[in-house]
Amino acid sequence: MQTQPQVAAAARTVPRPLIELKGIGRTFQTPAGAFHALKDIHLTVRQGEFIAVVGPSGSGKSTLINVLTGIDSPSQGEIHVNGEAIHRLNQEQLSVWRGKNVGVVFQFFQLLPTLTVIENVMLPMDFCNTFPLKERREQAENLLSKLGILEQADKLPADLSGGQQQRAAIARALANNPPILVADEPTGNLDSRTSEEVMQLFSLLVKEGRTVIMVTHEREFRQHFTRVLSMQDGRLS
Ligand SMILES: Nc1ncnc2c1ncn2[C@@H]1O[C@H](COP(=O)(O)OP(=O)(O)OP(=O)(O)O)[C@@H](O)[C@H]1O
Repeated sequence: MQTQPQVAAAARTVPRPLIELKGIGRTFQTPAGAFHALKDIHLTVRQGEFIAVVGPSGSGKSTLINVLTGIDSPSQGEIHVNGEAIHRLNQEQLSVWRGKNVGVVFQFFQLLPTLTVIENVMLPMDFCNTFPLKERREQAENLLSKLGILEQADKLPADLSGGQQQRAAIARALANNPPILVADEPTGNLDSRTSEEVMQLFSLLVKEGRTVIMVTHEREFRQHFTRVLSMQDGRLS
């Protein structure tokens, strides 16, 4: 795992391929027969890119994100991240790999409602054992402070506004200091002002050297992205 200065230093040099998809396919078996949700996807993502994935409903955006992050496995093809062959990992190896390398942000935040905000942020550290026990709270507090919601640390998610909940979810995604952040319509449940604030946060994380891949329907955010990928019928067009 890289520290924040290492992530930033690496981003200042020539960006290197971080994620490589080669001939990726994902087929679902349905009562109507085999459905090819992803078809022969080839894609190289470099460190420090801020990528938008756009396309009509059902075109395969979420399936692509799920395969990229190891939430789902491809039916065909190869995925290499940082030189590691992700498609060869078993489920247990994959979940450990994901916990350390990918932070995921969802449209509906998906914070655990019975845990406080800071407990939610510490969960990935507990799962992956990335920090000594006594450093976890401090790491979580630093993240909440960076995201401007330290005062909300001991509240339950339901006591926060939507924008604050999404900031808490981003803090949780950053808990293990992963090089890759993936977000599936992270502003879909926020008003336009709060959405812009969240986009500026992602842009800041990209400037620090993270790689962010985001599914979005919102055209007005295009100025934030370094690249826009369009999906159509399971293919990148
Ligand atoms: N587990 C599954 N079993 C069968 N079909 C699936 C499964 N998951 C996704 N699909 C199908 O794959 C296609 C792509 O779905 P996906 O959710 O990736 O699209 P999307 O572009 O993210 O759509 P949206 O913008 O509506 O979220 C859809 O036709 C969907 O019905």
